Amino acid sequence: MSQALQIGVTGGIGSGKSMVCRLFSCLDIPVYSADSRAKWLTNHDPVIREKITALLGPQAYNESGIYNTAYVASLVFNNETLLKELNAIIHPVVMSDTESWVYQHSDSPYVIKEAAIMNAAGDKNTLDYVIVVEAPVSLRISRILSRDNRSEKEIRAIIERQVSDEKRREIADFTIINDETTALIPQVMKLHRSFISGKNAG
Ligand SMILES: CC(C)(COP(=O)(O)OP(=O)(O)OC[C@H]1O[C@@H](n2cnc3c(N)ncnc32)[C@H](O)[C@@H]1O)[C@@H](O)C(=O)NCCC(=O)NCCS
Ligand SMILES: Nc1ncnc2c1ncn2[C@@H]1O[C@H](COP(=O)(O)OP(=O)(O)OP(=O)(O)O)[C@@H](O)[C@H]1O
Repeated sequence: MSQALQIGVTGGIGSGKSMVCRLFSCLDIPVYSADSRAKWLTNHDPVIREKITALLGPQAYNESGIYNTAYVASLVFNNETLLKELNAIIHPVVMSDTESWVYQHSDSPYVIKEAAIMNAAGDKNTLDYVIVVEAPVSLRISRILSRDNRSEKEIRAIIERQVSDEKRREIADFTIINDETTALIPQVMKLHRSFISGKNAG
């Protein structure tokens, strides 16, 4: 069976990647969330657990053995080197996990992979197109202040560790504007129709 078209969805913290992915999901399109899958793997893959403990110390997992995201975030979102080392532990495992997931969804017209970190389509990955979700930084910060238990300082530290909007635009085949002024659903529907029909959505 041939593989489904693979579409990446990326964007900075609070841009609305997950919101956009929920809309694709409502259209019956399978969605793989690399961020949440990475968290699941950090809790269930013994090799990842061992390497993270060696890198960040035993506090990386709490007394019940659960991945201590608040502790890890406080370290890696303030330290570029540690973040790269954490990525190097988790990403290869997520990549091979994604491959088997894609294979399981070969009968879908296309699949969506959501991730905070992404290469351009075709650039050392299997994506056919990349969608970048964008929103003004001030709106992203206010969304995360309402959604998460994080201070504005912590949110800004995450934004600084993430790639810039300019860099993200370089890898975008398509852009979705999620600024709460531009209607979101028609943008998703336009892309959905073109992915289904196999035509270029541009
Ligand atoms: C650092 C961790 C513990 C923070 O967990 P926490 O629940 O506090 O935050 P959350 O996961 O919601 O992330 C906050 C924001 O940072 C983004 N983010 C997560 N990991 C990364 C990363 N490696 N680089 C850049 N941005 C990232 C998320 O997309 C989100 O926008 C966690 O995100 C993690 O383990 N990240 C490494 C795994 C990873 O690289 N995931 C990305 C896709 S594979
Ligand atoms: N168009 C919108 N209208 C109203 N609220 C929105 C909209 N888009 C996103 N939000 C809200 O903003 C918050 C951030 O959105 P979402 O979780 O989709 O972003 P994200 O890019 O996936 O963030 P992260 O990178 O942190 O995972 C959520 O609480 C979401 O419900």
